[in-house]
Amino acid sequence: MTLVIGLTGSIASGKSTVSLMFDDYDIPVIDADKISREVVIPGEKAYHEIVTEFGESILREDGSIDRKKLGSIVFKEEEKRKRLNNIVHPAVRKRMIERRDHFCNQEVPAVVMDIPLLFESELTHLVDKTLVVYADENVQLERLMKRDGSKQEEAIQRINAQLPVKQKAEMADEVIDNNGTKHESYQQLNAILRKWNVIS
Ligand SMILES: CC(C)(COP(=O)(O)OP(=O)(O)OC[C@H]1O[C@@H](n2cnc3c(N)ncnc32)[C@H](O)[C@@H]1O)[C@@H](O)C(=O)NCCC(=O)NCCS
Ligand SMILES: Nc1ncnc2c1ncn2[C@@H]1O[C@H](COP(=O)(O)OP(=O)(O)OP(=O)(O)O)[C@@H](O)[C@H]1O
Repeated sequence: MTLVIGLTGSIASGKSTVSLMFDDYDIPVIDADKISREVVIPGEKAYHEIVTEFGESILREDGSIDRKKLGSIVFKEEEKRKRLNNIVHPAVRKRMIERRDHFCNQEVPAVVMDIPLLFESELTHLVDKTLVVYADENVQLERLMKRDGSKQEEAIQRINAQLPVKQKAEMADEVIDNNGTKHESYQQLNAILRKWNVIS
């Protein structure tokens, strides 16, 4: 039986950092952010729907979606974000389920579904266990601004577009406290995988 792990957190709490660690255990990771890029390339159904909804001003010269521009619209206004979610999420969900089932059919010991909005979109039924990567809000904000070179106001808008990570941690089966070093987070992951009998 394959254990399906739902990995989540809040923006810049450290999901991608932790998801890379699964590589050491040969545990495959299905990344919702990556898939959300695949489903909006020119020619895809969601691409056309986004252009119809938000207009051609969100396109780059080569016709692809300018993610920075679209992000600056949807993170400012909840209503617009909901409209984008309604276009993108069904396509992302479908591909994620297909990939999960592919790995389950191969009977790998575990597979990770890395889904930033696992709780907000009520997707916990897709996984067996939930794992939240937690960082205090000030740490999250600092790392987000440093990583994206964004201003404080913009970074706060993005953080506020999701449930507070503290709340997510309370709902999780297990939590990795990522306020410390990456090595400390790695050790916590190792202990959790042992507890879940994914590794011995
Ligand atoms: C708004 C978009 C164009 C911004 O693109 P950009 O390349 O700047 O960011 P990226 O996609 O890498 O997302 C970075 C992080 O932002 C957060 N985030 C992204 N979309 C959302 C959303 N709709 N609501 C809340 N948080 C979000 C997530 O924590 C994600 O990890 C893009 O995020 C998007 O298309 N979002 C809608 C699809 C979505 O919900 N994706 C997230 C999981 S499926
Ligand atoms: N324990 C840590 N110590 C120092 N820096 C860290 C640590 N964990 C993550 N970071 C850094 O913080 C930033 C955010 O981490 P990461 O990209 O993994 O977050 P995320 O949750 O995947 O974000 P997003 O929701 O945007 O995909 C990155 O620049 C990363 O290198």
